[in-house]
Amino acid sequence: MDKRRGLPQRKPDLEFYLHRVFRKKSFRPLQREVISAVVEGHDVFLQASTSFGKSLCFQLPAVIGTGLTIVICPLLALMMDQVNALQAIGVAVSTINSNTPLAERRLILDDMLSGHPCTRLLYVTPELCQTDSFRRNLQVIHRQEQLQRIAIDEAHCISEWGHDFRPAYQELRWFKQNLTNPPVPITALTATATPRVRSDIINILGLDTTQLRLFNTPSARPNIHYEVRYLQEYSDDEDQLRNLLKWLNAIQSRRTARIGAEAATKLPPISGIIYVGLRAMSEKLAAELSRESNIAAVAYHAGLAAQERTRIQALWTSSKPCESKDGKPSPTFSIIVATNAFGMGIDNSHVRFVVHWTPPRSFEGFVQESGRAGRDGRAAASLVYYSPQERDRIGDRLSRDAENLKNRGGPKPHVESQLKNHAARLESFQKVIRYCESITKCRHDMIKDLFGDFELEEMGSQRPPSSQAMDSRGGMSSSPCDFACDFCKEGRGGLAKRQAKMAPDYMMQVMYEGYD
Ligand SMILES: Nc1ncnc2c1ncn2[C@@H]1O[C@H](COP(=O)(O)OP(=O)(O)OP(=O)(O)O)[C@@H](O)[C@H]1O
Repeated sequence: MDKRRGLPQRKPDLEFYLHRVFRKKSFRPLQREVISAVVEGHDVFLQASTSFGKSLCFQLPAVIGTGLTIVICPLLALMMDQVNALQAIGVAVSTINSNTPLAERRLILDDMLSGHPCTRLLYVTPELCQTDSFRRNLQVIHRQEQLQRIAIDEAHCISEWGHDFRPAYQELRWFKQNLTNPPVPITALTATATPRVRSDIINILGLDTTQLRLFNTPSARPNIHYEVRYLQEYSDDEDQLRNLLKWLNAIQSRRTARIGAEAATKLPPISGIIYVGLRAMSEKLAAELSRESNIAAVAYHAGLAAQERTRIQALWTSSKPCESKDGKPSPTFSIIVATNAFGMGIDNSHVRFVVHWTPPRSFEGFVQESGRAGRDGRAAASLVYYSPQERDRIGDRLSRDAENLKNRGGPKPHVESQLKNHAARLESFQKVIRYCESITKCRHDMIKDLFGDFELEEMGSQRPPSSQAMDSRGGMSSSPCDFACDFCKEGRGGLAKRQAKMAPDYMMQVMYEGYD
């Protein structure tokens, strides 16, 4: 073990820190292995499904021994959630971001440069890591042997082939190039990376492949029931709304049948998210749903004031019974109707369903958003409403975006980078189409295929033992679907029947691509 970074000589008792500092009973499968590799000083790449508990994999090592862990985070909200949660359990954590007052910034930097920082974790933006002054400070801390490691959250943002490309992430290559002798270990974490994005993460960050430890969990979540609802030809918003209400009412009836009407009224509401493409749609749909006595729905989008968004999120996360309407029993459902402004970092464990009102624009976005459901490990559902008309509308818009990019001009490398990222977005949307239009494969398996889980296994990635089983190709696959998708439940015939009711003049694209 590396004495220079102040890591303890004896193997640390990870359980002790888990119980005493983080107040958790036990590690989730694979967490201990990842944390051990981080503590041993390896470069680590972790691709784990939404809600796995990736943050603990760098937070727990950070509180062992001395020294500072720098955490790079792309979103202020995500950063603040983690910082607040760590402060609440007494961990010495700070953040420097655009909202940090100058005086506080000075105090943090004084501590960092003191030679024996009290701060264990410092959350920063990738943009801050590009500045000369911050880089100089990091070099000083490194020379003082107090820079324990660097954790890069949402590491897929580094790749132009990723759905959330952020140019400042590419400059994080500076760490391995400049913080040498000894190199500072890096932990890169993501929930959504395709093979191309993974290879960018490893190459751009310059992770040491001779000692890099790879870990992954299956990209599809076993507790989520995945389903695609095919909209019939000429159906309109009202038909779709009726379809959704029928589904919700069936859920309510099953609940009442199981526990009785009286007991059901005392339970917290069933939480769900409906993702829509436009702000106006989120307002309209929330208003329509709220007309139902058993639903409390609220719109959430970037057009609302920040305070209002925080208030809505807090109310929706609280899981308190909703206010009753006109003296009637309190609503059974608490639904947030959101644009994709509501996404990363939403850690509400009791979301039971995520509905995509229109096809998601990117496959990675779909997996992130549907992954907001069932974070408590209990059964949850992902529903996507799909029609070829909507498919073509989104496809056309993406093509127009490409034209606009070409016409806009600008410095060549910049335009090239944007076009590459745009090509990646088109590719990602093609995956959404394959996912929605395929009627010959389990949706869990499709998600794993489209994320290249199999390739990760071939690269020697370690996975939770419980997720390993033989798949139809004779290789290792994650746990079986167990009827938790529409294909496994209804079979090819059932899906074909539903799909045939869509507009007949639109051919399904996957047939041309030979995916099936
Ligand atoms: N061992 C554990 N036992 C119980 N709860 C845990 C454990 N590890 C993490 N958690 C909890 O799981 C939740 C999800 O953790 P975290 O936010 O790190 O997930 P994530 O993998 O980053 O997911 P996402 O990519 O969706 O943001 C948090 O509330 C966290 O406190």
